[in-house]
Amino acid sequence: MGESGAGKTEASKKVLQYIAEVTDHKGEVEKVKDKLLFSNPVLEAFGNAKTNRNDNSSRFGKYMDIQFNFEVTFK
Ligand SMILES: Nc1ncnc2c1ncn2[C@@H]1O[C@H](COP(=O)(O)OP(=O)(O)OP(=O)(O)O)[C@@H](O)[C@H]1O
Repeated sequence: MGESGAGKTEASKKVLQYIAEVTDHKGEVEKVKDKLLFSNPVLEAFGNAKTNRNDNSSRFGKYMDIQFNFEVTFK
């Protein structure tokens, strides 16, 4: 949450890049990661506009739900 121009979109990209970096890049995970990261420029091309507060303001809502399955092994 935050007012326009606070950095919500940029922060979410950093979080996504971090998750992509620390996740094992295998098969389906790799495909989902690429789809999420590469969909951003397309969504922004159609859904962003310049406003007084933000040169690249998102004019649409975006909901991302990323779920993890952790496998922990104790030795
Ligand atoms: N972590 C960051 N690093 C560099 N620049 C940033 C960062 N966060 C925000 N900015 C700058 O602030 C601008 C506004 O950020 P952003 O588009 O993320 O805001 P927002 O909260 O999503 O706004 P809106 O609600 O209008 O979409 C960016 O275009 C960028 O120039």
